[in-house]
Amino acid sequence: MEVLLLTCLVILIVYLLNHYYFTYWKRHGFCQMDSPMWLLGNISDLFFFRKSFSNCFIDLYEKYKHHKYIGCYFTYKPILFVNDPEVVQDILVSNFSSFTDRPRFVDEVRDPISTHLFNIGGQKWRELRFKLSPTFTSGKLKGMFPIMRGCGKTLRDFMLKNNSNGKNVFNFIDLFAKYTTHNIVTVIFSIDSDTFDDPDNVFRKISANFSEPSKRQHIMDIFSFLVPNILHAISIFNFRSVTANVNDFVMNFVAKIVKHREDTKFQGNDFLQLLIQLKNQGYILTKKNEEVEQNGDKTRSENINIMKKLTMDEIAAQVHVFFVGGFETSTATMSFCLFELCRRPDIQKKIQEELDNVFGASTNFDDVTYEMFNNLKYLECCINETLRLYPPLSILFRTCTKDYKMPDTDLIIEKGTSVYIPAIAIQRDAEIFENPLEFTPERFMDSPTGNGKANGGFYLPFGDGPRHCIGERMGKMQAKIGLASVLWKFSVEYNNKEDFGDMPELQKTQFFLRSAKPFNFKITPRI
Ligand code: HEM
Repeated sequence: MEVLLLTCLVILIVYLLNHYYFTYWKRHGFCQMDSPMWLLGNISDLFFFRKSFSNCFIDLYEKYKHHKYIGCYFTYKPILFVNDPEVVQDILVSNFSSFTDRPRFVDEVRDPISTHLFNIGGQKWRELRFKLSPTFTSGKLKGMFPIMRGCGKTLRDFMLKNNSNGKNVFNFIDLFAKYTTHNIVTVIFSIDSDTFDDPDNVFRKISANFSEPSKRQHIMDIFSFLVPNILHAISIFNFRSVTANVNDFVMNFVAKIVKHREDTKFQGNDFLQLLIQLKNQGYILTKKNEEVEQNGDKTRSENINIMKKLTMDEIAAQVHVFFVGGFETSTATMSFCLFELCRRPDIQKKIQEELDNVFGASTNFDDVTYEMFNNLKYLECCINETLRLYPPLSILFRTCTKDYKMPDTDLIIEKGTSVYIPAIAIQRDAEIFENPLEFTPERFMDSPTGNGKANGGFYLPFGDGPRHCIGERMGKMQAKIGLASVLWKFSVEYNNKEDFGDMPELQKTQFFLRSAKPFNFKITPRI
């Protein structure tokens, strides 16, 4: 009898707690999504690998898009899902001071690699963003251009060599991953790594670790994005934001190469050298015009301690985020773009005509200049359109850092609440973009945001506001060079059209947007 009573009591307590947690939004006056599932809330599909990360959010958006914003639960954590471009703009730009952070797992002591620009918040983020901004000015990008062009040439030569040996089908996701890994390693460390021919290349192994995470790592990624406080609680059991292999390699490699440079007084023309300046003097030396560009950065703040130096751990953490940021996003952009170009040979032909016109008499990639690349306007539109249909980081996140009253209502978003913006779903909304699933680069011809029919933030592949992507220019340049390297010399088509439906199926264990199937495309040399 007592056991029965006790069981009933426990069930009642669990029921009441469940009810209490899952009515947070109603109690605060907001609408909320239906039927959160016990323990998992509204995203059980993610935990059971039933849908990709992006599809999960696209489906929620489709169901609730006529709410400007709506509450939901990821596990028991209340999350505000924002659908309306004007509210998006409010959060990312106009009222940024109430939403300065991302809900991310950071642990300086037990997991120093997690303390990078993407993850950290508050004053620490403000200072770091200010210090790192000179790394990404247009002047620095121009300085890096010859190195990046060299990587494009290596990609093209690899294809030419294999093609003359009879190989004409390549998995372009893998091929572009090799190219971006090669590129990012060169611009960070000035190391010419053999990512194309060496199957045991250590950098390629590390990048493969990001793009093909295990189910366990994917669950950890979900936790670290959606409910970082739970990850914090379990970090006493030694959970980390990356695998031990990646952590050890990055931390040890960076420490070793910095020491080597300091011992030998070697100065590289690369990111690492700029980070070493931040370690030794606390700031990066900039030219006058770069200062102007940097001062335009909205993160500028009066309270920045210019002299504060970065530690070795902080340098390694930034190397890590540049590597991940520069690798996976550009690989996805180039491979989805080529996927669409196989479907649309007419658009592919227009790009090739533009390449022929702009590159003119140049027969060698070394003769192609930075200015010529900047003149590839149609290719740029194709990249912008790819990023609309397939934004590699399909959801944006913010943490409310100061209680925020929603305009024209009495509703308050409480400090600590996570806010999610389903960028991919907004960018595929037929009420914003005409024929949204059609690849139409022309919509970017006269408009940097693709002529969307909405006010506010509706084109968000690089985010918006002071926390927008710091590497946007570099990411786009990397994608432009990679695509130009392929399309200048080759035409590309599906190897087997039946492999793909209307839209590529997406991987379910990947946080970034990635096709579930290899992109095996056939190349034919252009005459
Ligand atoms: C096509 C290429 C790329 C895409 C689509 C992309 C996309 C994004 C997006 C959506 C964000 C979040 C913005 C927000 O929350 O408002 C972001 C942030 C960031 N990205 Fe990128 N990215 C790309 C390339 C790069 C590259 C090349 C690097 C570095 C080498 C980089 C480094 C970062 C960093 C450090 C942040 C965090 C910025 C901050 O919080 O202050 N990204 N990126």
